[in-house]
Amino acid sequence: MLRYITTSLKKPASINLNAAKFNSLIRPIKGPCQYRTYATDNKDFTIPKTRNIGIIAHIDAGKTTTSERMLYYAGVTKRIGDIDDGDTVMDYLAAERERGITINSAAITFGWQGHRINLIDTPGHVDFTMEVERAVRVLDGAVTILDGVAGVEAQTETVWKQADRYEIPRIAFVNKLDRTGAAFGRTVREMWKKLRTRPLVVQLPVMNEESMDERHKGLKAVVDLVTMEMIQWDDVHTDGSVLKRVPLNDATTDNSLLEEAVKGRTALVEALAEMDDAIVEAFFDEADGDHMRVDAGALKAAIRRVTVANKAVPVLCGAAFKNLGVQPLLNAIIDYLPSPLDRPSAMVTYSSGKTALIPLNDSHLCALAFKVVHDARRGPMVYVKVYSGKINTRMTLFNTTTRGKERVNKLLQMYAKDVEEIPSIGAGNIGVIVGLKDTRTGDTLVQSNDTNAIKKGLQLGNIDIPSPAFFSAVEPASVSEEEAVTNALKNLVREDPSLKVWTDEESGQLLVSGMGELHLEIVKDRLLNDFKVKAEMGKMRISYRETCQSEANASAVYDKEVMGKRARAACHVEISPIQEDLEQTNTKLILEEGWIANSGNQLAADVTLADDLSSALDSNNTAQLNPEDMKQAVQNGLLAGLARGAVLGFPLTKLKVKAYDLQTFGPDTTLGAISACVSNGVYEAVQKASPCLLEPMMEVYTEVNENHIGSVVSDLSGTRRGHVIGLESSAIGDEQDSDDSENAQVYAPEDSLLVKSDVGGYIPKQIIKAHVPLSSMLGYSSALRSLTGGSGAFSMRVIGYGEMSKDRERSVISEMKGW
Ligand SMILES: Nc1nc2c(ncn2[C@@H]2O[C@H](COP(=O)(O)OP(=O)(O)OP(=O)(O)O)[C@@H](O)[C@H]2O)c(=O)[nH]1
Repeated sequence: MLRYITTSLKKPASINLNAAKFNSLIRPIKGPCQYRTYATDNKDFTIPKTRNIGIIAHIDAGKTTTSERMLYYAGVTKRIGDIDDGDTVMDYLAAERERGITINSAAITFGWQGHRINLIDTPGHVDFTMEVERAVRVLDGAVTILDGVAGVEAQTETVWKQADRYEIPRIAFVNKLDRTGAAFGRTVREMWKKLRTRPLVVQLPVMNEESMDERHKGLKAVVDLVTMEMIQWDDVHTDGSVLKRVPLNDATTDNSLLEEAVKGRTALVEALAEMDDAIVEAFFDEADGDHMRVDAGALKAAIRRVTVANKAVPVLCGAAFKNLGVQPLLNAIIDYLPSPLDRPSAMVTYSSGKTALIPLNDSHLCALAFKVVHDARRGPMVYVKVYSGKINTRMTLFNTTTRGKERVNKLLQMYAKDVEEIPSIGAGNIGVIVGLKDTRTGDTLVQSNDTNAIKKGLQLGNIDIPSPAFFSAVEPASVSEEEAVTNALKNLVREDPSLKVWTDEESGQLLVSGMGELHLEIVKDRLLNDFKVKAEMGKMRISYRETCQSEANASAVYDKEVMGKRARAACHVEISPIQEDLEQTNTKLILEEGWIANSGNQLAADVTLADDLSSALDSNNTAQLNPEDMKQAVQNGLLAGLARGAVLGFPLTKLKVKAYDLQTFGPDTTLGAISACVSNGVYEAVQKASPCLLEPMMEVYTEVNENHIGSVVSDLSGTRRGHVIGLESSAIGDEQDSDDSENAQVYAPEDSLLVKSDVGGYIPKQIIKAHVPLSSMLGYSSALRSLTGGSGAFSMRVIGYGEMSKDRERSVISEMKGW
């Protein structure tokens, strides 16, 4: 249950932490440990002292475990939440706690070393990739957590690519180094090879040579290569709150460790010198060419510069579950990741298709709603990132996506379960608006009197949401329950635009579609438990797509009486198929001017009026409809027309559609009439253009032992109708490849030096990459289990939509029409 704190500068009752005691516990690292207003322009928390940070990784890498420790050491929580006990702060939805996974990325604010950190935890499961995408675009920096045993995993690569797309500077934390088979050096090499990044090792793990009891297994300390100190955690304080830094020296440090540390620091200085001139100067002028004497402060500043410039990724290590390594990670967030001031200006797009940059110090408000959460008591809570200007309470905003006015009721700063009311959210910061009625995830907000932005239709580029792969019917338990179910679904869609809800015209059934089975399971959970509605969910079905095989055009005339008033419009629509193979589906599209991309389609809304005809009919008509609104109405019509195909009513994709020659009929032409006319035009054109079905195709990565390759490949390419694309070994970073000149630049310690007892637990596997129709992947986990004796694992994601044979199309049509 959320609690409400009205006095902004007071420590809330729930955080009854003795700050003095806490500060003494975490010495010598200076901790803030005070609860205060971080969101406003308080002079202590100015923009340079803000970090908008996300944690991104593969499922189960330890994101939630690590963030729970961060909150604890920062003084936000009194005890460390445990995923396995289901009492974490970051995963606060009941569904998350039950499954031990993060679904809704929770945004939370806390202080560290006099800085304000806005931390966004993101889910690792592939069904929630959109959650990650939404979070990633508002981040200024990210911490990538890697599982030290599994190394770089499939979903790590996916989220890494997402962060690449938004050029987000990153640091990496190699976690779980207490576990058997953990290998820091191998993971660093995998980062280089698989993520194609430049890892910069700034810490070394120090392992116990022999495994003793559980707590002392694996990692025991960390070497800081910047300061050349050993960071040790006090054994008495098992919460990891007490640590000390011991300078490395010949007398007390183990020889092989000291040697490795010297090697590591030398490599660090060399790598930095390649990328940063100031370090070259510091090396020759101040350190007399001695790698060990380069000043730690100069090194830190250089690491920050190369990280912010996306030239390298500092790598740290630890075992969050054992409370080892988290405070140095927090320090690294402050030291190496950018403040909003260090980031490029936000790029906005106008409805004309033109783009512009909006600097942080622009006084006009420009904010992005990156997340909507439904709170039972308070209603929708809209998480925003402010890119310029400031949002104040009671301000009237204009949503340039829905083109409606919205009034801010309250502004809040989130502390996971607690909230604090704040007077404003300034540029570069993240906060929550309460009171917005129609704003959805992904919408752009400006001030309602900013006529320039409103007229030009300013938008902070929208996320292209991938098409849902599954759908299911939702049956309200009774007629009286229908409204509650519809409202609950509406709220869920506002929160998560990757869900779609619609009513099937033939059966009248309410349908909901999502990215995967887990996604829809969570919908069911939330309907029943969070929204407390009474409904049943039907069998999960595959969401096919439709397209056209030829070109066509249609002219549509809309002329109807709507509520006693005549509504008229006319237009032309032309349609043609986009030819692309699966690998091209996800490459960045370069659009012609005036075209927008949506769900694999390209749309153009030409609102130049069909000249003489319109003007002849009514010379005043344009005065009544603003061209921006007309354009939006045409676009809405195109989207509505593409939402329902002619074969089975599935959404259309891979089409280029243009509406043009719009005709208006004076006051009879409303925006609704324009949209309906365009939508009808699309439907008519589609019917003439040889419509057909497409099926979701998955990119599947299957990891198996060498001896199971044959059977798994023949199953994928035979029974499952897939195409095997490639085969690679997961041991990619295991050996130092001396022939690889690029590899030689990257320093990664040899694991045998550091992990004496446990390195044997890792057995490299073969990874088979294939494209397989989703329908053939149902039940694959149990098939793979029996093919590999339980040792195989796989991950998959929708890569696009592929054609199917006419026979298969017929059988899908008869199966679907039969229900
Ligand atoms: N041994 C060990 N286990 C860990 C460590 N960190 C996390 N774990 C365990 O790994 C499992 C997954 O941890 P989470 O923190 O939920 O991982 P996550 O990345 O947040 O997972 P999602 O929210 O589902 O994406 C839990 O059982 C943790 O207890 C670690 O340092 N050592």
